[in-house]
Amino acid sequence: MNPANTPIAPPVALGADHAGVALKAAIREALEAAGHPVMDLGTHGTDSVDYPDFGAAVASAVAEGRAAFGVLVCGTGIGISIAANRNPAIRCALVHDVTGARLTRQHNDANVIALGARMTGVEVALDAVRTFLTTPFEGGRHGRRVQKLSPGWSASP
Ligand SMILES: O=C[C@H](O)[C@H](O)[C@H](O)COP(=O)(O)O
Repeated sequence: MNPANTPIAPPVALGADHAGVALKAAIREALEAAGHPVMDLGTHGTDSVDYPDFGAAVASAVAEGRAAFGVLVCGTGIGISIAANRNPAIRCALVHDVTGARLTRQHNDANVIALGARMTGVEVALDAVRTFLTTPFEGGRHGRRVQKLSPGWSASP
């Protein structure tokens, strides 16, 4: 039941390959326990899969406004962050700690983070996700720089 005047918070879109599926499950559990809506776009098992498929799925969900933010996990976080950043609407940051999660919201207005399940421990990853989801963009000089990351911007005069 949702009374007409109660906004539904857009969910966080989650995606991972086989290397990241266990950390994704831990992130999902933590977010759901905190009452945060989650959209889990897979993978859902440990069979070997291709990280670009899941990076692209989460990127599309965020770019199309079906999700407020995205969280991606693969072995290193590298491949799946590259995949997400192929979508022009996405600013996906590879994050290894809470400081990176905070600064990429404050300075880069990142809308997706990528974590490496083979690189970052579960507790650090969970803290990083919480920080990412609760830290606002600072704007100001950072707004000018983020604007230069948009698809229409060109460095040429
Ligand atoms: O950047 C890529 C990711 O770290 C992948 O999770 C990794 O390449 C998967 O490796 P494997 O197929 O050997 O599990």
